Amino acid sequence: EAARAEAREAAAERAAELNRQLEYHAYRYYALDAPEITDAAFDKLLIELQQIEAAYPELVTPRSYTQRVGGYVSPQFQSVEHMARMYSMDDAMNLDELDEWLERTEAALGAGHATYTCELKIDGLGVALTYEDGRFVRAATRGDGVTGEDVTLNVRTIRDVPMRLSQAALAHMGADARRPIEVRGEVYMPKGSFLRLNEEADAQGREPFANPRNAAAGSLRQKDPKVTARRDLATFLYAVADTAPLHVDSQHAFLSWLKEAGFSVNPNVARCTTPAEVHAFCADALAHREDLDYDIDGVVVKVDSFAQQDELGFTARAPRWAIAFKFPPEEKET
Ligand SMILES: NC(=O)c1cc2c(N)ncc(C(N)=O)c2s1
Repeated sequence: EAARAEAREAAAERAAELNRQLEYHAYRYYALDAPEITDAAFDKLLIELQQIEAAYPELVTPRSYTQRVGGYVSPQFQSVEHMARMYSMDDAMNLDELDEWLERTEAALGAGHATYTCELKIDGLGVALTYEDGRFVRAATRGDGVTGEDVTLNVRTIRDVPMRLSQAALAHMGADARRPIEVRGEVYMPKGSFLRLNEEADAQGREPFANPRNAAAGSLRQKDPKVTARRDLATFLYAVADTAPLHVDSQHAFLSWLKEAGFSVNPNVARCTTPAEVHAFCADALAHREDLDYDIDGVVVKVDSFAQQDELGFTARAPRWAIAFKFPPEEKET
């Protein structure tokens, strides 16, 4: 009994230390966009804390880092409630896990009935752009998925973000053209701009950014729009809070609507009807990863039909109709 009490004491101390470290590194990553450790090292700390809490459930308190939804809403910005929650996705770390998801999804939909849309997973900063009467009115970071940071003035300076939706896209919405829509996508910094920015930083004796994702986040999540305007940021849009007003019935048709509306949509998209075609898309994306002028960290595979997406719905954390097939981290950027 004494030995058990001692083990519990040691576990409680280690859990407290892990919480301190996780909070510190999360602040560095989400608030300062300047992490000191790799994502893998961070995940290792989190997994250790999860294991201790599994062994000693009494250690799980509301303040425990394991209870935090990923993402950080900095007090330096106005906070914005998203029109609908911005979910994260479940990850498939290898082809076996991808196949498990494909099999589960085929089974749920009836074998051989699912068409998938494969898209590149852009390694940038998630944003939500809101348009009213076809005009850009607000931009927010993903934040914790429910509440984001208002970065409207900064996003207004990003040259590929349309300030007005095209007449054709509004016509597509018919009577719903007057309803607000909130499209979602990624703000990224092209690799060429990232290298130039770090050369400038070196020349001025400033701290370089670790990678384009942190550079994009650091350029967007700061107060001065003139700084953002100089950072050559760009976007790819790929989702929307509510598909109904757009009168499109699939991800593929939605991507066409985004293009028609004037948004930047990543051209590397394919509709796949078999697991073999999905594998081929993933292999091709990994093979050509270095040729792209932006960082990707995998492939997003979605059930294409919105009706079938509705059939599958969501778990507490993520949609059942999408999976993120992750690539191994690229070698160091700098
Ligand atoms: N968290 C998410 O749901 C997503 C994140 C991303 C991402 N980083 N890049 C591309 C897509 C896409 N094409 O759907 C998605 S979806």
